[in-house]
Amino acid sequence: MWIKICGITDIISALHCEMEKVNAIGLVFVPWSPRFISMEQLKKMSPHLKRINIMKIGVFAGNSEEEIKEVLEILPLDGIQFHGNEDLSFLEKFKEYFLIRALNIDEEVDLEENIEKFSKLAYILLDKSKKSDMSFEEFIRKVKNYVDKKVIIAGGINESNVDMALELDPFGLDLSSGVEIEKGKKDLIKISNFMRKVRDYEKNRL
Ligand SMILES: O=C(O)c1ccccc1N[C@@H]1O[C@H](COP(=O)(O)O)[C@@H](O)[C@H]1O
Repeated sequence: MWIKICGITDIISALHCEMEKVNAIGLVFVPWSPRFISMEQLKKMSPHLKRINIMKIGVFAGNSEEEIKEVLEILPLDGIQFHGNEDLSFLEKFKEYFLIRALNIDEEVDLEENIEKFSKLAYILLDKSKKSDMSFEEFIRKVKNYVDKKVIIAGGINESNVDMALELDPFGLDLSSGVEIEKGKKDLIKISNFMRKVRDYEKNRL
């Protein structure tokens, strides 16, 4: 299972993810996020991040092409995650990257149509809005019929509910707040416990 830990804001957490064989880390370039990385911070982190052997995904929401390219010049990312209303023609501009298009399951009018449209170019991230009062069980019930090997599940995943997401057998899982001590600060013990749970689940399934 492909696992992305999102909202990394420091090098120690990135190194810890590498050690725990997390598949990808997410760096958030959305100004309102408590996990936002400014260009100044990125310039300081970039030489260290370049030496860490893990996929690096930039998370954007409504950022311009120029803003994304500015990030790419400072740090060569492996992938780009679009969390806003970016359309297919915008994604096309970055088609050489590993692309992820987030779909908010609370807002999406036609999930099936959008999954079909965006999965030509990108992996689909089915996400539950941070403001949503939907329970995790409800969320899993809602996404269940859309999960396939092009889908990543996200939205409130943590060590205690991850089994429900694993049972759907998606391409991957993406989580952020479920492995934090506080908003924007990762908890290394929670990352280790989470990864042990996922890898044990995979071993037991064989
Ligand atoms: O993490 C953020 O602050 C963030 C901000 C703007 C867009 C996306 C963001 N993160 C993504 O949100 C989901 C779910 O995170 P959580 O586990 O519920 O905290 C995940 O895809 C992150 O990549």
